[in-house]
Amino acid sequence: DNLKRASELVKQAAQQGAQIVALPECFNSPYGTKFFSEYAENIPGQSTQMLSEVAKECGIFLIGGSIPEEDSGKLYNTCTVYGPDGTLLAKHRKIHLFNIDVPGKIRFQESETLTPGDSFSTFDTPYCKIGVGICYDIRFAELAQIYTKKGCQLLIYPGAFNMTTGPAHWELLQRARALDNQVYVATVSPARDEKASYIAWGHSTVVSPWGEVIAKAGSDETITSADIDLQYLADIRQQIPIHSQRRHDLYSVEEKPK
Ligand SMILES: NC(=O)CCC(=O)C(=O)O
Repeated sequence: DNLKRASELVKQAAQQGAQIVALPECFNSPYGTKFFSEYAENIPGQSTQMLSEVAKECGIFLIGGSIPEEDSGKLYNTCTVYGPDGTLLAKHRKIHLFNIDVPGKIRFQESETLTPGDSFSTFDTPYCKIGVGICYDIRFAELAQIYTKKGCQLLIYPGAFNMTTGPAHWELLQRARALDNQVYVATVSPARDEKASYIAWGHSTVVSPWGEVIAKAGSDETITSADIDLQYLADIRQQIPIHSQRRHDLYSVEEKPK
């Protein structure tokens, strides 16, 4: 049912003119450690096959949210990205697992069942280079900095914040990553389901390099879109030239060879 729904919405977004489309975190599964093994798939598998086919049919870049992935007896929270010809361009396994404990509010330990990924995920499009993270990955400023250093101008985070951290941090983190790096940031959340064991905050958002929210969904299922204006990004970088003003003699954020 989810696959059918997701594929129909991707097609609608493409019909509305979208050239880059993204789905939410865990779009084929309820979000919860007790569900991941039941819903996990190999890649390629049923869900990712659908993503590849719909990307090709619509001739779009498709960031396939994420799915619980099974590989060699381990489970990952994985985002696959497909190009307009349906080929796999990137596979991002969530690097930072969502392990938090806010007393009386929320305790969640992804590491009870998931293994973290250990690689960066970027891909090229005719428009710009794009970096991918999954949800909790957005809290780590270093990842966004490394993607920006690699030349990404748009960062996309499928994510499912919750009713505690969502109102407090969801938009703030996106604006912070966008402003710090002078990039566009887009997040894609599942709609809110009050009956779910984990209630997602919703509010998929797009933030400009100036730090403004330029598109924001509510908590219900919808398609949200925005134009990514690379001239605007270049203008901001020229006007406030933090990229050339960094004190590389005093500090650095670097990718480590694996
Ligand atoms: N799915 C997630 O990683 C949730 C992250 C989250 O809610 C947070 O506060 O961080």
